[in-house]
Amino acid sequence: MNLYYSQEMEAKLAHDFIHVLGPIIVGAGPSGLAIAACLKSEGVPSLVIERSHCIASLWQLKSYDRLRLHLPKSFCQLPLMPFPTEFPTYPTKEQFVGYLEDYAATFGVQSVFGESVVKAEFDEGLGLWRVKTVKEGSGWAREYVSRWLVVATGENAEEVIPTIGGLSDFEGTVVHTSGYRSGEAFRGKKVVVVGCGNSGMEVCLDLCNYDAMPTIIVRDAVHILPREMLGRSTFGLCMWLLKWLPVQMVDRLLLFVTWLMFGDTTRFGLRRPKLGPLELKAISGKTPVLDVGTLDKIKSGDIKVYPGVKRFTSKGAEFVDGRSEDFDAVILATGYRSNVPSWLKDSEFFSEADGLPKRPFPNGWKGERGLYAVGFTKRGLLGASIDATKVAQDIAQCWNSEAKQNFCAS
Ligand SMILES: Cc1cc2nc3c(=O)[nH]c(=O)nc-3n(C[C@H](O)[C@H](O)[C@H](O)COP(=O)(O)OP(=O)(O)OC[C@H]3O[C@@H](n4cnc5c(N)ncnc54)[C@H](O)[C@@H]3O)c2cc1C
Ligand SMILES: NC(=O)C1=CN([C@@H]2O[C@H](COP(=O)(O)OP(=O)(O)OC[C@H]3O[C@@H](n4cnc5c(N)ncnc54)[C@H](OP(=O)(O)O)[C@@H]3O)[C@@H](O)[C@H]2O)C=CC1
Ligand SMILES: O=C(O)C(=O)Cc1c[nH]c2ccccc12
Repeated sequence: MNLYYSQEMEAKLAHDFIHVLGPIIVGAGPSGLAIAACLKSEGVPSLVIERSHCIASLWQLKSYDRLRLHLPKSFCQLPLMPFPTEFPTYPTKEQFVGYLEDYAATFGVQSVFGESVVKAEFDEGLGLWRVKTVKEGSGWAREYVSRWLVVATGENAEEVIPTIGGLSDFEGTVVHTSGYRSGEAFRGKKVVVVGCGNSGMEVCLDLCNYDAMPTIIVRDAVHILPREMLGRSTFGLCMWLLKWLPVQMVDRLLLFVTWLMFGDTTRFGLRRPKLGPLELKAISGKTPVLDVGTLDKIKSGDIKVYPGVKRFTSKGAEFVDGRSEDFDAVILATGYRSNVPSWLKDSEFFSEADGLPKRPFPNGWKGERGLYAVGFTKRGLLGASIDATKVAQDIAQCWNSEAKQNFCAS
């Protein structure tokens, strides 16, 4: 029996509830693993619930073969366990997944796999979170209860599939980047890649490496930066400069060095936003593209740049500038969104519109009544680590205080 529930409460809970000692964590990605590990180090047990059958499903099941971390490893490691020293500056996805597996094993992270959380709500009567899961395709359901609920389902839980007219009439292959593995399947093919974030840009480079003929759709302004400048990682340099200089000044320096290296990218169809890359990232969360070779292929004409798609046809696409062209395949590099509003019955903490905490970083980690979020900062793995440390300390304080007999008031 769980020591932290009174007998009266025990009686109220039906047999089919599973009482979780410590927090329920939804999602076994880097954020879920980080919070479970931080809790463990504070002596707090937890249970991770994951819809897929493995940890880090975004990395293992939904990413292309050539993927590497695009920030240096020192900015991507999870709390309490550094990357192995022999890892390169930009670890491959296999290395990153290997690290996460070691991480989960080191901290004895307890997970249930193959269960999707479909509903989570606070039961005022019980004073507990009720978390309902289903096993995909089985009609089989379970309910877990706990005093604490940590949302770690990520900013990239569901693919964004745009509603561009005619897409269903297109007779060739249509695939989202989450389903793209390599250019092998597209050798000699004309491929239109919709979207110019980090995924779209890198997939175009990969297509070139497999002798496909990619066209990238750039409908809006975009910041493309070199991954390294002045002999250092651009990201590391920015973090260092931000210690002394305001963000606008760092942006100006960054864009000046980028201009020296790339020239004016407008002539290649890549207009820059009015705001600088770091200011834009901070305000809107839009990540600048860190170039790993795509720009050279755009300059050489191996990758064509077109403006927005007006509509798709059975054989290709018509563009907003009046041109039209035939294609063999469409790759949607249109990004991802959070799925929290579809299952969390709490409109106070998370926004219904974008599925992210309403309060921006660094204040988006704590909600009411034992509800927490890890990994919704728009700051990648570094943001997830910062959240996990704070959330674990907050819960551990409660767990370890004498008040735990009566539950902590939040
Ligand atoms: C291609 C790509 C490359 C990236 N590279 C970097 C990088 O180099 N550096 C960096 O800092 N960031 C990077 N990011 C950002 C990325 O968000 C993080 O790397 C990281 O994966 C976020 O971890 P997370 O645990 O918050 O989310 P995720 O990794 O998405 O994990 C969330 C988990 O929750 C599960 N889940 C979702 N909904 C439910 C549900 N209802 N019930 C149960 N389980 C559920 C999912 O299956 C998933 O396993 C990259 C993102 C992408 C898409
Ligand atoms: N190596 C690495 O570490 C990598 C990291 N990542 C990270 O993963 C996350 C997701 O990246 P990504 O998958 O690129 O998604 P993003 O959300 O970053 O980019 C989506 C792109 O699709 C465009 N888009 C959306 N809808 C349409 C439409 N209807 N027509 C035309 N264009 C459209 C967007 O344009 P607009 O801006 O105009 O809305 C944007 O350019 C990011 O955080 C990224 O940094 C991704 C790949 C590699
Ligand atoms: O890969 C991502 O999407 C990230 O969020 C990592 C990241 C956080 N801050 C940035 C600033 C510039 C480039 C990447 C990132």
